Amino acid sequence: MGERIVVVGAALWHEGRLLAARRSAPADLAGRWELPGGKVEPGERPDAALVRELREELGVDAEAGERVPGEWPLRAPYVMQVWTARLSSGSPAPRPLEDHDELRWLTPDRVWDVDWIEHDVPAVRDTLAHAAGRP
Ligand SMILES: Nc1nc2c([nH]c(=O)n2[C@H]2C[C@H](O)[C@@H](COP(=O)(O)OP(=O)(O)OP(=O)(O)O)O2)c(=O)[nH]1
Repeated sequence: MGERIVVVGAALWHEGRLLAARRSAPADLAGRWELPGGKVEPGERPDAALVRELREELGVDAEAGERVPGEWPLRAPYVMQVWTARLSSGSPAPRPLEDHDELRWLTPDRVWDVDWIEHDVPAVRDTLAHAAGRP
């Protein structure tokens, strides 16, 4: 087995909406939508990486919830895991500070309005199904 690097994606929910972020780089992903997040660093817990990435990319204070079961291949050597997250009370609203040029809160019925990165489509589908099964 070669190297395998986990990318954590946030299913950041707020008032029944899921946050989608439009990438501004690299060129082949620019303009496409993703779950905000990033690479887990060596020795870092994935849920801690998620909170760190959301602070860096969006300027928010967030709490990781539970992992959405599954794992989705990205371009090798990356694989994506998704965790639910929510804004801590008193958190600033998310802003596209780095990597993104637009953010959108999507109700579940509008989730497919944005042009997700291909690799994200199964992850987003499973994330919605997971959320639908929650109270
Ligand atoms: N964060 C994130 N990355 C994704 C998604 N889908 C997808 O193919 N990717 C790819 C893009 C990148 O090649 C890689 C993650 O890179 P990143 O740029 O978000 O991670 P990072 O902030 O830790 O990166 P870096 O700038 O520190 O190198 O995974 C997704 O939904 N979220």
